[in-house]
Amino acid sequence: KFAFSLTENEALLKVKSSFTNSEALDDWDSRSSPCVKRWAGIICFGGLITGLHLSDFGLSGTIDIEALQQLRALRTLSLKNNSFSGQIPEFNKLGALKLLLLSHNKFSGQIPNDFFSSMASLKKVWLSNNDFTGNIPVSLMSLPHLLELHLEGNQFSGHIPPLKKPTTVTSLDLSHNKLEGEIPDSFSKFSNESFLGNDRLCGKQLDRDCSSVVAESLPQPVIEEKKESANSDGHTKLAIGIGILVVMGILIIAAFTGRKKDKDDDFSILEKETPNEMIPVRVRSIKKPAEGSTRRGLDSSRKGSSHGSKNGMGDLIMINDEKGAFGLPDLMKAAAEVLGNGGLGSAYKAVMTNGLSVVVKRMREMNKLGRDGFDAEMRRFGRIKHKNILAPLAYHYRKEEKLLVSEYVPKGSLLYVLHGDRGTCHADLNWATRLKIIKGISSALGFLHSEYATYDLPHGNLKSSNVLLSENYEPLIIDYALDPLTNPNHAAQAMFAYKSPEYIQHQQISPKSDVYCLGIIILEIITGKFPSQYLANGKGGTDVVQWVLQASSEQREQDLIDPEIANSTSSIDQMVQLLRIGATCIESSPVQRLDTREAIRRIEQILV
Ligand SMILES: Nc1ncnc2c1ncn2[C@@H]1O[C@H](COP(=O)(O)OP(=O)(O)OP(=O)(O)O)[C@@H](O)[C@H]1O
Repeated sequence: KFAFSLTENEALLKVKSSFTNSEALDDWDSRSSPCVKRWAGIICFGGLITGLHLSDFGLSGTIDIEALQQLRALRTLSLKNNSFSGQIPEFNKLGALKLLLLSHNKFSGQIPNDFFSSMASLKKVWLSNNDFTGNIPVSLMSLPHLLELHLEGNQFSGHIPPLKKPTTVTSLDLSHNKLEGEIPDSFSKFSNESFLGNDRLCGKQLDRDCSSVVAESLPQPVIEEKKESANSDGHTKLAIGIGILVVMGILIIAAFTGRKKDKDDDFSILEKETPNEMIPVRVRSIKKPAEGSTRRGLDSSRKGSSHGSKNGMGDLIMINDEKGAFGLPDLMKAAAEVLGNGGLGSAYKAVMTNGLSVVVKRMREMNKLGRDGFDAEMRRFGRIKHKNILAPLAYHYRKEEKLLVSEYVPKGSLLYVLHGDRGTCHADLNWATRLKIIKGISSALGFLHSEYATYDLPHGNLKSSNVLLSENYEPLIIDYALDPLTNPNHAAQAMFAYKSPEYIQHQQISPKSDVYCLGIIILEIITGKFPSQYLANGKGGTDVVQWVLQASSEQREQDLIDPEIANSTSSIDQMVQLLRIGATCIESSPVQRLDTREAIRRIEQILV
């Protein structure tokens, strides 16, 4: 028995060493036993390891399947919300698994058709929100005991294979893929929600007649018709509809090719050295993509550059045309590049032929308001005029697809400049610039708090990746006032204000939750540390809240100041004052926390 458990320890340590970011597994060590010491993420039953539940651990790297095979009693495996990438590992060698959860990673590529044939015990399979492509494996749909199947938010394409009949599946989500054709009969008990966001899927659940979808999927003749009779309203609408399909398709392809490129050069896992930790931060490199590399014209074959009609079916609607008007055809001809995949959606940079660079954000789960409500919120964005707020230029609305288009800001985000780049931009972040950035952010927040005074969360997602920096380091805040548009469960997962102590403890939010987010940014800027609060599981980075509270109670805030600005010795007192303001913004009780107006007043009093 001793020998057996020793082997299981070793196996787990081998699994751990196959991960590249395993700080969250620090308590896995050879001197203790996983079941007795209750190693993080290990589920035991009768002294045997039955489950590995490693959700939200910030893990990446490979997964040593051979070592996992040593865990004879292993039945449940969850790797949700990590950063694993590449082809699906050979989980099918773990034939006794009942539960396999891989959602919210970056797995990609096709899954072989017979992959699940050796996994007949599987009851729950969640592969959602990865980048899987190709057909849904036939062997997955024919699993004999399957109860839950979640594949949403991937790029699965082709026809849906039939489910085994009678089906045991009670929870199914195939939405937001690239599936096409008729939904097979065996899915008749599932409602439209299981299938939304697959533009070429048809059948009664979607109220979409299959014969019309076949016709729509033939773009060439329709484009010809459009040229011949551009005045025909019906044809124009149809062509626009197809244009949207093409753009969406290309954006999806761009997302896929771009993410492949991620691993090479668009993103890096920043490993910022602090005394005893490695911080996983996804940052965008400023590097320009090589000509003719994975950049692709969104559509070189289409002619014409008219921007969308204001009421055009599904076209772009301009909110602000100070930078010139454009429409989907212009985006279709643009060179596109993936910037990232945040909680609220994925972001792409597109350079249009007139030289204007924009960022297109495909928003996720934004159906809380219907069309009219959505339009009204967008019109409000159009009225925002503040030098530290970047208002979107245009949007596209369909039930299954929402795009927000904004001007591209070349310097990128505060997150990137502060933690990701040790080059010139970082060196520019001296004390005066940091103070200017904090003042700009707080002024923008004050503006939003009066403009959206009736909203619980006038911003809702204030964090350093949502603060862009202009050429002269004026902050420009983005991704604000989206809470009323976003499906509540998703908002709670994706927006930073929901990480505030009052939401975590009492599920309460208020404008003071934005003040908490402001406090975190102030501490981040003055300490130069990446806040662990930004990470899903809080593992990695620096717990700036604890660090500052501790130092404040001992009156040694000076120790917290980023050494890179501490050389401005004549301003140390001001830096400490600002840290104290930050500390009052992160008070765990909203009652004790400063309100927005008072926070701004105090920040404004700090002089360089
Ligand atoms: N208009 C823009 N100009 C330049 N960079 C931008 C622009 N909008 C977003 N970005 C950058 O693109 C990257 C991806 O943005 P995205 O919004 O998807 O990620 P996020 O901020 O991490 O997540 P989210 O805001 O959804 O919670 C971020 O680094 C962000 O700073």
